[in-house]
Amino acid sequence: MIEVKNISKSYGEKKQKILAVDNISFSVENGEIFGLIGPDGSGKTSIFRMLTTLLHPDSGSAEIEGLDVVKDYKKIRQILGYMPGKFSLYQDLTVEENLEFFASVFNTSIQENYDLIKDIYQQIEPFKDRKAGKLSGGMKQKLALSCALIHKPKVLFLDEPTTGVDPVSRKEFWEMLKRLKQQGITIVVATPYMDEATLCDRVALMQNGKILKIDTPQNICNSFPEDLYEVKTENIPALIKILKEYETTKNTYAFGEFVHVVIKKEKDFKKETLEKFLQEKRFNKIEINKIEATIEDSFILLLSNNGELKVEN
Ligand SMILES: Nc1ncnc2c1ncn2[C@@H]1O[C@H](COP(=O)(O)OP(=O)(O)OP(=O)(O)O)[C@@H](O)[C@H]1O
Repeated sequence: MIEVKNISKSYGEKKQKILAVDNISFSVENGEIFGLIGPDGSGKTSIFRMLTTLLHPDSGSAEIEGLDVVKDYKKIRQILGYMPGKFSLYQDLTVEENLEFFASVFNTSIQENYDLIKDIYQQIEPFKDRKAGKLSGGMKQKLALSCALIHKPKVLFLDEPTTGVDPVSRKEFWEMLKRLKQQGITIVVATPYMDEATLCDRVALMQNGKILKIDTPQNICNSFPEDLYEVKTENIPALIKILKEYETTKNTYAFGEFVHVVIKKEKDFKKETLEKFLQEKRFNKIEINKIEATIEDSFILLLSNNGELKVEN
């Protein structure tokens, strides 16, 4: 179990001070996949650094399995695995040498813990004599995960593990995480990808060092407070422009081949009226459907409600 209470962290002095983590609290249950979701600079990495004992909080406290991240840092390092955002392996060592190195740091060996990494490591074992710097993005990621797991951690911290990785490897990666969860490992993962949020048991949405919401992806979608429509016509950029000015619109943004329009619930909105309006403005092939919010829609709304991030298209 992870228990974070009112932690804050800022960088720099006085006028140039940046409050990276602003009085954040949350907890993660054992065996949970917990996601920190947020745009670049929202404070995810700073939280990871504090929880992995690499950075001291300015205030507040955090415990992992009852151990304090400041006082008990040595014990904590034995029970956690950390895959930092940037590629953290030794580029000039081979795949096998990297893994041996990380095993030796924890006084263990590849053989001793092979069972835990077998699924993942087997996929890169054919390349075990290749230098890590010469691996593809997906293979580097598998090696980094194997290294983070080699000492059988109870808790695994993964900072943007799929950034720069192809879609097939991303999918495989999440399947691996599910298997690790089944083995009882608690996983905290930071990602800027909204689609990955739905794969977590619970997520915390972050912005500017604060948590805007914590819940299961399903609850977050279900609690979407407004009405949502998808609209399609021939000229999408012109459609977005005109929908922004439409009376009942709260927010509108491109979403795949459609434009999503958030309509204030209390407003008297009729699909037919919008259709007629768009026809008058000479839009062709108009399609309008009422839809359920995805997690991405929920996050966009939360972020725009917070006033600091506007979704522009
Ligand atoms: N060592 C540092 N010195 C000064 N400012 C920092 C430092 N590390 C982070 N920051 C700033 O703190 C804020 C939060 O950064 P952090 O890296 O924690 O966010 P993030 O959500 O992980 O984003 P990213 O994905 O860009 O790393 C940002 O404004 C960042 O510029």
